[in-house]
Amino acid sequence: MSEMTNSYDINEFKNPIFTVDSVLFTVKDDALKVLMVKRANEPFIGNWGLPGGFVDVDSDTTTDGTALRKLEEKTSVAPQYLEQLQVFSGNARDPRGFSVTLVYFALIPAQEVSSHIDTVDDVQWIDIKNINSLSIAFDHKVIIDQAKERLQQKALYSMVPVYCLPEYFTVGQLKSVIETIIGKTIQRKSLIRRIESTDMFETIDEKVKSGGRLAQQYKVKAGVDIVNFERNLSS
Ligand SMILES: O=P(O)(O)OC[C@H]1O[C@@H](O)[C@H](O)[C@@H]1O
Repeated sequence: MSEMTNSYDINEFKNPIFTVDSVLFTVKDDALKVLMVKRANEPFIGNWGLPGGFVDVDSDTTTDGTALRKLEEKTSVAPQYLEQLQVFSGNARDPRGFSVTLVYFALIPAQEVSSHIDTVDDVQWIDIKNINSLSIAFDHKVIIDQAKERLQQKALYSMVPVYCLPEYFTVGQLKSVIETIIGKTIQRKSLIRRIESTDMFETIDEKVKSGGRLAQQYKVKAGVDIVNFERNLSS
């Protein structure tokens, strides 16, 4: 053991509460929704909160692992990717003491959710427009607002909205989810230009009926990363 490690006594420092939270979004029935759980325990019993929890230093190897473990326990969802949003901290955000929570976010396809842990009474995709009418635990409303803003920015300069689409999708479907996320209409032709200028998609031979005509279907190529653009999509 080095001298530095030797002279460090963890008990000399009071530890803050350290948790992770995940803000998972989807688009369903033309609405932007966020995955929330109803708390079965104090603090904030009966309120809706984000599916997060305490880092377990004995079982988690990273905070990414904590986020995935908590999502699995509380919602049965296993997202393909998670991105860090930011850290929220302070002595007032959790009544149990000074707390630090590392927040992740992601956009995922709409899917069934269920909890298999007794600290959760219910789990639901909640329409983002209904958040203000619910009792929300901790500072989770502020966190959701910031995650939504980040997602809206990303939807304008990146292809991240394809993450909530089925495997095969049309330009019309992609346009519709982008518009639901940003709350504005976008130009179909700028979107087609984007799709054609990236090497991210492959076309599918089979076309589908859409509004009385046959529409081209696309698929994300295997192993590609989401492409970012220099400019925002124009409305
Ligand atoms: O759900 P329990 O385990 O009570 O506590 C975890 C929550 O405590 C809060 O600080 C975090 O934001 C996290 O969501």
